[in-house]
Amino acid sequence: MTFSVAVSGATGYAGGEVLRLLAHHPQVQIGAVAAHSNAGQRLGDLQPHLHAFADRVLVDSTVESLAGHDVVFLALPHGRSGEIAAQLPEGTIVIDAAADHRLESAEAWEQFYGSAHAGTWPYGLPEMIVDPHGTRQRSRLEGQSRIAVPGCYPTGSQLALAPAVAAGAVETTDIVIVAASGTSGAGKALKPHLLGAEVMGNMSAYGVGGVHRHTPEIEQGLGWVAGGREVTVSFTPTLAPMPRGILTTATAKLTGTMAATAVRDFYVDTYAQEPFVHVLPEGQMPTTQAVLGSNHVQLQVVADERAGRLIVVAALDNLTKGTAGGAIQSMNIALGLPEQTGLTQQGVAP
Ligand SMILES: NC(=O)C1=CN([C@@H]2O[C@H](COP(=O)(O)OP(=O)(O)OC[C@H]3O[C@@H](n4cnc5c(N)ncnc54)[C@H](OP(=O)(O)O)[C@@H]3O)[C@@H](O)[C@H]2O)C=CC1
Ligand SMILES: CC(=O)N[C@@H](CCC(=O)OP(=O)(O)O)C(=O)O
Repeated sequence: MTFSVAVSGATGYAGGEVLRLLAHHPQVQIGAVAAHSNAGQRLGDLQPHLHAFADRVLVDSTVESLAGHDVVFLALPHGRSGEIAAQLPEGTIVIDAAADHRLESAEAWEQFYGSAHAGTWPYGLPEMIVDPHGTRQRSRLEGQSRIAVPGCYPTGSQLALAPAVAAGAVETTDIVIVAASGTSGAGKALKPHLLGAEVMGNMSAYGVGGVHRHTPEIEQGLGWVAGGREVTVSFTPTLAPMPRGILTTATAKLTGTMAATAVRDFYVDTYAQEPFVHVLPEGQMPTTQAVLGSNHVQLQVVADERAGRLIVVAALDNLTKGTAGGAIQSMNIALGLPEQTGLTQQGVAP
């Protein structure tokens, strides 16, 4: 069976990555390829790497151009995504890469995004443990027609910490996350701090002081696992001079209820059957290069017994597992297809 798919935001980084991956999906046929200011242009002029769709002419992202497909991917700015999604038919599977439908708390949404909350959809992170009993999120995505793709930082952060929180191995009010992202995480829109001269040979922190909008998203997900315990996360993003990739270093105070080796073993068991999440052999560290262009997440789990902290390092590609790959994985689950369909590629190195 073949499903018709529309991609809205096709000229952007996230939408372009959705198209790159879907070109290899055996059960998908690409229908509308939609954008906004570039409507009427040839896709190949804006996304020269997408040879399979080079001669497609971009249409505007409207309800009319997107409705009528089995699946619609929205890779649009926050807000616009929610507006369009609200008008799409209920029977259409809508996979939203923007943040509009990720948060359950309207108050947190308004505080961090400064607009009205569009609502909450099932959260598209299939491998994540989502309660203290070890339930995975994938069971909540089957048959769904609306899915909110996680933010790129929350993907790595939650996969890095949910097992430790579920196991009661760490203090949930003493969690510190520092993550370095490639610049594509910020999208294509022109921003002065992303000019070549500002980015090349430079690293900088931003969103410092608990103000980055991914903080409530990470706290929400870890809250599901914490079973009523309060969760507080200090999250600091940094910008790295590379186009893609996120390296997350998450640390939390060990409760001491589990031996350090048992915590690591718990991670190995948790992700043993997961095709896209890999706890590396001891001593091997995740790198962004190893996951470039793939849907994989690499993890390493180490206890710093001197400082009494668990350290989990995670590497992923922000555009693949951090957005488009995760989105397609969720679509596969929603459609009842094998989860890895179209996503089996290896990373690109060097
Ligand atoms: N980049 C990343 O790593 C990640 C991105 N996301 C989310 O995915 C979404 C897209 O991000 P990204 O691809 O980086 O952004 P880009 O700026 O690269 O692309 C934005 C896309 O949205 C279209 N667009 C802009 N304004 C409108 C509008 N008013 N109506 C309809 N379409 C519009 C643009 O079309 P045109 O070119 O024609 O103007 C373009 O196709 C965002 O919500 C982002 O937060 C989520 C996780 C990670
Ligand atoms: C490097 C960079 O700027 N990254 C983006 C996060 C990208 C992402 O995950 O997007 P959402 O907005 O969909 O959550 C940022 O920090 O704003």
